[in-house]
Amino acid sequence: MSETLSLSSEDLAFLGPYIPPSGPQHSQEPNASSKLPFTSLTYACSLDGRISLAPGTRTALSGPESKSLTHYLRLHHDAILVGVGTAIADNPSLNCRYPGAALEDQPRPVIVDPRARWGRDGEVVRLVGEGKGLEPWVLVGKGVKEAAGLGSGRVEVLTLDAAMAESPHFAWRDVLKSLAMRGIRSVMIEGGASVINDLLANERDLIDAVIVTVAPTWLGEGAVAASPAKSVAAMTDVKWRQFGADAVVCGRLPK
Ligand SMILES: NC(=O)C1=CN([C@@H]2O[C@H](COP(=O)(O)OP(=O)(O)OC[C@H]3O[C@@H](n4cnc5c(N)ncnc54)[C@H](O)[C@@H]3O)[C@@H](O)[C@H]2O)C=CC1
Ligand SMILES: Nc1nc(O)c(N)c(N[C@@H]2O[C@H](COP(=O)(O)O)[C@@H](O)[C@H]2O)n1
Repeated sequence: MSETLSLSSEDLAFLGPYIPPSGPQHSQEPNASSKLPFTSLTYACSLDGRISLAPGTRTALSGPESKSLTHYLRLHHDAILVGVGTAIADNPSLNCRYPGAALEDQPRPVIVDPRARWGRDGEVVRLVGEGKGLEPWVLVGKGVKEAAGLGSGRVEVLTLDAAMAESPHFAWRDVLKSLAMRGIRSVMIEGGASVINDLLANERDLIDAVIVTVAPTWLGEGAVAASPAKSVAAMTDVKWRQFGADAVVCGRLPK
């Protein structure tokens, strides 16, 4: 399953303080915990803070070394979470391809999809069939009838109450609580833009670690920005390290 390089012992020492405390865990018993999972926010951006060239486009920003870092982080989290915009735009694998990672090391892909827009034939589902990843959990709003078509056996639909504003919105605390109740003790939130911006602007308390890869390029004005609607106080416990051509910045958000 490996597609990436192993990180050096110096890389691992750098990342150590930002990794969930107890490493990979896969006890998925229901009601395992009422405690919120250790939550990491991690993504790659350009020097102008953009995460993809245009809405709905997949853009490779991380070089091979920082891509290895992402897979090392995936190895150390119980779940990876993305918004449905990312699931549709990127058709991602959302598995761990770090050297030595086996099926039992795989994180649980979680797709936040209140209106059940995501299809069933994506990459992440194909990998379940090939034994290279876990069945994704799709978080859908209660009573959304499109969800009925999703239970293909390779997807598990979880329902959650959504605030019905202009578009349905789950409270992030409820999302994390529902994952904790299913045995998830650490979750790596990868994006996309609306997820990152919402969490940074409104839910800093829920984030335990931030790990951002900065690629030495500019994507320009039409690109999708990781830029919260309001200013966010500077991170604390900040460290950075070069991974290939990229800078990786880690820190914590002041509570
Ligand atoms: N460079 C990087 O590291 C990454 C880049 N991306 C890029 O981001 C772009 C996608 O970003 P977006 O279009 O903003 O999509 P997104 O992935 O943030 O998904 C947005 C959708 O997710 C759902 N959602 C998000 N938060 C919710 C909440 N609290 N409650 C209920 N539903 C919620 C809504 O349906 C919303 O429309 C893609 O181009 C992708 O390539 C995505 C992840 C990482
Ligand atoms: N770390 C990182 N660097 C980039 O350059 C990226 N474009 C992303 N995107 C995120 O990774 C997902 C793709 O995962 P797979 O390789 O298909 O498993 C994508 O959906 C984004 O969440 N990340």
